[in-house]
Amino acid sequence: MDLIEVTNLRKSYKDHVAVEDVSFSVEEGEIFGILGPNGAGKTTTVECVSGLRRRDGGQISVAGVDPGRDRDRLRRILGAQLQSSQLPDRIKVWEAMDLYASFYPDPADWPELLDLVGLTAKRNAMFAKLSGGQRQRLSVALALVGRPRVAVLDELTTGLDPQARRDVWELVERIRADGVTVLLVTHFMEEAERLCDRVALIDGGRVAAVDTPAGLVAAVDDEQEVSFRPSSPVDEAILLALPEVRAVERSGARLVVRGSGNLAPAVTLALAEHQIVPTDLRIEQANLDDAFLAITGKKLIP
Ligand SMILES: Nc1ncnc2c1ncn2[C@@H]1O[C@H](COP(=O)(O)OP(=O)(O)OP(=O)(O)O)[C@@H](O)[C@H]1O
Repeated sequence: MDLIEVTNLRKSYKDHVAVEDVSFSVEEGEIFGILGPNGAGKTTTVECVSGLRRRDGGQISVAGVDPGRDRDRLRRILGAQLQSSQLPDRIKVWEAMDLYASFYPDPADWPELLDLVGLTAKRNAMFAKLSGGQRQRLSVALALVGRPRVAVLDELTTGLDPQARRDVWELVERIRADGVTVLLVTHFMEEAERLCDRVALIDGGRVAAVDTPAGLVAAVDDEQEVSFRPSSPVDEAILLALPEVRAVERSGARLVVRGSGNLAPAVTLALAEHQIVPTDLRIEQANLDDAFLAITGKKLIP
């Protein structure tokens, strides 16, 4: 069932068109990503979905509610963690949770939420004293305090170090495991690949493509490259006989095999049949960055 439906969304700021024509739908239980470069219109789109901006045209439905018409009902369905959300420096973690909980008739048990985001030990800390990752995790907890069916998370991991980023990714997966549908804005292809069931690629205020991360990549280019150092000499003919293999080249002590489909398993299996071990095996295949470039002609991060 589609929980969110966006159809021909349009939004301008004075004479600047930020969102020209955006349509997508999100199924209940999905992590749906909106991926695109800076200025593509991602934030404007989710702010319209979250009822924080008035659209100029098109339709939006979140569980049957129009965010432009009925913000009170929307608040009970959708929780938003948005780029701009800032708290006063001196507010304590527990005070922020308690305050947000007071906005809802039937809030979540906020100490439990603090536990979920790993901030129980920081409950008495002031907002200003939290690290970037802790602030992000707090903002996610605040978005969940109203027990929403949909969580909107915008540029959640921008500015975080790799470990903090992975912690936040795990948190998003836990939220989904609890049954919350997640609409996630990002300009990191790695984040979209790791987390999202489906992704809308947005460029210049328009949707360039919607598919699973694997589907987007496969539609662009199935070319893969496997390279390794063989434990003993390889007769190239045994590799060239595989339907997955297109070419075999030597590069010093390494063999470079190009092809498509299940290339890596096919190559390693054929080598094993000849008692050859591929050491220092490297696999390169197209990713969402390549897909974005092929579809829009632009790089995701210039
Ligand atoms: N409040 C505003 N007033 C005027 N122009 C705006 C406003 N907010 C955004 N814009 C412009 O609208 C376009 C789309 O912005 P938006 O923030 O939606 O993009 P984005 O894809 O989320 O980018 P980013 O990742 O940089 O936030 C940009 O050109 C931006 O400069």
